Amino acid sequence: MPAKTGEQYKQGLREANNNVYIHGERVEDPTTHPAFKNVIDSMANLYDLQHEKPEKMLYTSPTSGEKVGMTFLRPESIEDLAKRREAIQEWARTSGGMMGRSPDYLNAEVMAMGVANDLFAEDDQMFADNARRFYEYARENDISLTHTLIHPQVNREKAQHEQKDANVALHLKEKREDGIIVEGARLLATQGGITDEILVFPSTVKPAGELDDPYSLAFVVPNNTDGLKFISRESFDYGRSEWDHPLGSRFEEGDAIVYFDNVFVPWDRVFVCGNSSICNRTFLETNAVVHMSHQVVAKNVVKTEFVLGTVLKLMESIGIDGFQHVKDKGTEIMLTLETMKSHLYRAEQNATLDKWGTMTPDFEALNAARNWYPNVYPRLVEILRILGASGLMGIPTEADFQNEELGPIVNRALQSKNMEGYERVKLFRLAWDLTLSSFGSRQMHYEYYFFGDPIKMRMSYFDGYDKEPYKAYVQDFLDQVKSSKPSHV
Ligand SMILES: Cc1cc2nc3c(=O)[nH]c(=O)nc-3n(C[C@H](O)[C@H](O)[C@H](O)COP(=O)(O)OP(=O)(O)OC[C@H]3O[C@@H](n4cnc5c(N)ncnc54)[C@H](O)[C@@H]3O)c2cc1C
Repeated sequence: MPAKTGEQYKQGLREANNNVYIHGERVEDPTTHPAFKNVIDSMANLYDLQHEKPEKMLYTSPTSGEKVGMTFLRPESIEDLAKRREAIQEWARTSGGMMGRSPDYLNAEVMAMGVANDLFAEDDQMFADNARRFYEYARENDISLTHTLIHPQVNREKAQHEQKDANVALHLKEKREDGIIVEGARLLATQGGITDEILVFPSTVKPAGELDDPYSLAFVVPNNTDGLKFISRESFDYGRSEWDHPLGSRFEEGDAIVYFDNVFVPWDRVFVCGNSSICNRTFLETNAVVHMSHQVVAKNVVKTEFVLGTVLKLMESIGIDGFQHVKDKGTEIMLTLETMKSHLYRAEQNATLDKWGTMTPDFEALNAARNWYPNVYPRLVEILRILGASGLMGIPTEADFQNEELGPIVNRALQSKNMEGYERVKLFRLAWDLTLSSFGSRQMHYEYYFFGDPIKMRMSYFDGYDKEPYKAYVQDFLDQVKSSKPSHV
């Protein structure tokens, strides 16, 4: 099946009958379950958009000649990078950038690893071939993916093999003729169970030692594989109207713990088997981190535009946009937006062909943006919260407006400089769902952590940064300062 429609995505989930649990119960059909059906509709909308805007969202597959999703594109030129970015942003605009795991995120990963697969061949050529074939399979069938990178938070002072129960985390249990058996838990699958397949990959930032080889795995299996269980956290889609919860009612992606109960993975789905050294290098040496960062920064430009638009409308509505500190806060968001756009522009304009012939964005620009945004996004949310003040709590529901006795009262009492109460509260409910609701809080937590622990990311950024030219520059400056060192020092 080339590029999917929304209905094909939903039908795939119904047929797959993945083992998804929520609130202690197995989900019979996620497409009708209140915790999942709305975000599934939003995902379906993304797939439909591919067919509504084929010139932007599709391209011709180099192998089958079919129309496939643009977000699977292997860029070969700067124009290709721009095309892929436009498709990413088209999808992001449907949710104000609130769907971190729209399929483009992992499509970029699968593309990069599928093409730059030499690393996997260090153990066996079969693993590299598997990565290439899986990219083609995912692209030609428009497979939606979830992924898990981290081991459960038991005791972070210790490596996995040193844990008091060393079998908690996902590990290799048996190697067989036809594949491997894996067992244990992995975190944290956003959109776990409402996608077609799960990628298990190593952490992007936590290196493992050789003794953790049994935990050092990379593979992909369908989500309905025997023994696979998705244990979802409670849903932040409370089944309220879009008016009441404009974001949570549509874009609550869900996060799940994944348990592998003696899961069989056939060899043709394995990319790394018990090799910490390969795992530690996977994201960098395949350039997956670069292409994923391109998706993230493109998406977060849209997200920042969405926050800015909300803040500007909120300021205007209650007449605070003329105050000095309010303008200053608006400017802070504008500067963030323009800086993100500049990072993206530089990344694309300075892109170069890698050794596999893939046009690869300038990672220095993307790496700066991805290390900066986790600290910035909470500040954007804080600005919205500060400027919204009591308005973020004075938010009657749609039902209050529909009530014949209360409706006229709240419509009048909550009017603003330029809006009736009904329109004003609609806007403020959006601001609340971006900031203080469970959906909004999770967004902040997501932006901070989804790429890995930002503290560790920044430590490795510091260690990897080319510091010498700057030290040499200052040393040179100091050397030119006219001075004569006293003989006694
Ligand atoms: C909303 C959300 C969605 C997510 N979605 C996904 C997903 O789809 N797929 C996926 O694989 N992952 C996902 N993640 C998980 C994400 O990858 C992790 O949160 C991230 O890698 C950090 O790991 P951790 O949560 O285990 O934190 P930990 O490593 O346990 O860190 C906890 C705290 O301890 C500190 N700490 C831990 N170890 C050290 C150390 N050695 N030195 C100094 N400080 C230390 C950290 O700085 C941090 O403050 C998601 C996370 C969130 C919050």
